[in-house]
Amino acid sequence: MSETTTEKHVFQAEIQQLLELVVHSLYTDKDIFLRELISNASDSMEKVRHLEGTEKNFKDAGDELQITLEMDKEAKTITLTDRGVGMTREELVENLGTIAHSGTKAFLQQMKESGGSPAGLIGQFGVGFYSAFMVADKVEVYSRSWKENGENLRWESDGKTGYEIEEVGELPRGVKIVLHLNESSVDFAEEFRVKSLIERYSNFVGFPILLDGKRINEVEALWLKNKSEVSEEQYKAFYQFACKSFDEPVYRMHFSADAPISINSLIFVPGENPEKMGFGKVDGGVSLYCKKVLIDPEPKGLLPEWLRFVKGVVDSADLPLNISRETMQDSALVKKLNNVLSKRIIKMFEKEASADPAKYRDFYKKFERFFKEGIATDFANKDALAKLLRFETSMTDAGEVCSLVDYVGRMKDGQEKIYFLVGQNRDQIESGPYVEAFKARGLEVIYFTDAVDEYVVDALGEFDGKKLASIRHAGVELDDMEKDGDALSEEEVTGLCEFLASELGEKVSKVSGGKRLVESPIIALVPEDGMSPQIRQMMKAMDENFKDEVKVELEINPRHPLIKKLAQSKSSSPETAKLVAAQLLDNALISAGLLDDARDTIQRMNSLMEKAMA
Ligand SMILES: Nc1ncnc2c1ncn2[C@@H]1O[C@H](COP(=O)(O)OP(=O)(O)OP(=O)(O)O)[C@@H](O)[C@H]1O
Repeated sequence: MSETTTEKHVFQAEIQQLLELVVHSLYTDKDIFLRELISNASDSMEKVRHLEGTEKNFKDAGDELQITLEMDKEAKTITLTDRGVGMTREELVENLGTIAHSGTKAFLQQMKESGGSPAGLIGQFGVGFYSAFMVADKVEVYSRSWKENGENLRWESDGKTGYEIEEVGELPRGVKIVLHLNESSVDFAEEFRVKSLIERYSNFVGFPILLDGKRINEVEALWLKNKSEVSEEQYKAFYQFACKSFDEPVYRMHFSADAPISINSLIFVPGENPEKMGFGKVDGGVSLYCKKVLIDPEPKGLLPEWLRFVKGVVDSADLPLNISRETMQDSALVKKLNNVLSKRIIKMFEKEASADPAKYRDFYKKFERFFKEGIATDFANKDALAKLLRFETSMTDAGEVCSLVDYVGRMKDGQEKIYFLVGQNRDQIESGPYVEAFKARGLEVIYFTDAVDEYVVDALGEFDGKKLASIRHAGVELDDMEKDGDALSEEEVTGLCEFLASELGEKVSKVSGGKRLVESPIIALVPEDGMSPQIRQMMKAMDENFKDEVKVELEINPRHPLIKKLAQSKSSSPETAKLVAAQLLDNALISAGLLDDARDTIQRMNSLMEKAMA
């Protein structure tokens, strides 16, 4: 061994500034130091693997490639050793004393942008090697580079102004870091503490991590493996362990891509919807990794909000390890991930739905609200999501569902719109006067029966270039249809409409004779730009002073016996005719879900019954 000389160095000004912050700021998340040091060790051993393939003289490192951790409670130290490439003297100076590398630069940049108020920033930001000084008041780095004739070196610093480097006795290749824990961090010398940190942040690191001789990271990073190499059992175990789930996933997506961004992902769709089971809004269940190292267990913006029910792992080698949670959401990389992943997941649902429609229907029943939320909030995926909707229609059997794609495929020649009606359930919709005209013409009507459907249809607007049209609203033109049976003459119809319009006055905007009705005498149509009954109910529930003059258009059925009788009795017994006119309007409003106050209706019914029995 050559004569020991100690070189003293002063940290670059920025590093001093950074260390000052690391040590003195009120950080919340000291825990990350171990993640940072383990990732450095793992990166360094990845380099060894690479050298094995490229350097002729590099001898096979074999089983050596592992990270060991030892704790000494007495001495209050944690020692972390790796068998990576190590660092030469120049590299120690360059890497651990200057600000040449990306992580620290980005950190300082962020700090500037945050207007010099760094409290809180550090906890959210990986500051690489320097995070060691969050928990230690002295750090020693023993290092021997893989390069020929590498020196055996010891780097030491108290994280204040500078560091020293000296030569020491023979070392194995790699780096050994000794953290001398500061007073407030001595509990990190406890085995259980370190073990839980490894399990949380570094469970999937690709090299064995040994804690006092025992391997901690047992779970393989399945998402980086080839699908064909993973068994069903392994997937299940991973889902239950890594996603902390107890049920069976319904669907699974194991997806990798290199362009436009590196992605390795393993996504599971759970069997039950916790929001439906009364657990309130759940947090996102997909964690973000960079090369097996956890970046964020609940990354904001990685997936659209509506996909918060899926669970799993996304790993992108393109992400910087120390991306801050605050900037994450705005990061172009995360946006790209979001874009690619959400499209992929939707495609997966589409594929699964056509492969096994019954299974999808059961799944859909539990999770439909998420898709609907997506349609209303995720503009980019709106159209793709619309294909995932399922509903009953006038042409499906009760309990059977179909999709918009099915609907469009069945549209009649010349049909331009997609007809729908929102109601409470199939029976309620079918017992009303609206569907009959469409059924009679062979036009299919979608039955939307979920309370939020009104908003969904509103947000969707159209599908496949065809407008969605509510059959409760005026403005849906139907062809005339000649029907059997005597009808009132045009003149009689006009007379009756005038009578009704003057009787009902303010309450109606228009009365006309139509050919749409088959069984019912009268129908109330909401004006084309008018509020639907569901929205109106909602507004009323939210605001007790909400006032809305309901003015409907009435369409009468000139073939219906009641209408024909009314046309006669308006002159023969005007008293009764007036009562019947008012009652017809109320009946139409009840069918439309628009009658607010039934007191008059009941009184009138009583009078009519009295008359009927006279
Ligand atoms: N265990 C190690 N073995 C070999 N080199 C190391 C080790 N730890 C750190 N280094 C070197 O020191 C450099 C600085 O490490 P630091 O953790 O501060 O930032 P970084 O890992 O480069 O940042 P980023 O996260 O942006 O990649 C590393 O790039 C690496 O070259």
